[in-house]
Amino acid sequence: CVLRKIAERTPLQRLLEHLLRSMEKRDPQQFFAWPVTDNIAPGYSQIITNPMDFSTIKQKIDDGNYQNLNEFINDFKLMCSNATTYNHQDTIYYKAAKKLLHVGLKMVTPEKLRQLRSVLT
Ligand SMILES: COc1ccc(OC)c(-c2cc(C(C)=O)n3cccnc23)c1
Repeated sequence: CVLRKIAERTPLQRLLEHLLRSMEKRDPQQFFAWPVTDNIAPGYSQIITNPMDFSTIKQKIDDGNYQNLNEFINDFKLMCSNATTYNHQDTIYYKAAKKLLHVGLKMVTPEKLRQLRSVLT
């Protein structure tokens, strides 16, 4: 029989999956869960050249695409800045992105990472 190769997780993948789950919890309306389409956001693909969303980040974690925490954080920041670029300040999406960025970056302070390291390793 063919031995099923279980998806072994590297320590980095385990850290990134934990952070992703925590960040997704702060997006209950799931505005950042999936790629933004031109249908729901007219002209989006013309304005935003590097789209990013949580599902794409998840796929990149699973594919072992992130070499380190900073590459993951950069995609998180890109996702939030796309929303503050496309949406006007007085929209729920702009405000949600500002809050999400703030909360997400607080999760990756040196102190938070130290606490996590003891839990995850
Ligand atoms: C109203 O319900 C949804 C559902 C999913 C969305 O994006 C995945 C969005 C959404 C998410 C965004 C963002 C993130 O810019 N957006 C911008 C304009 C119009 N809609 C959106 C809204």
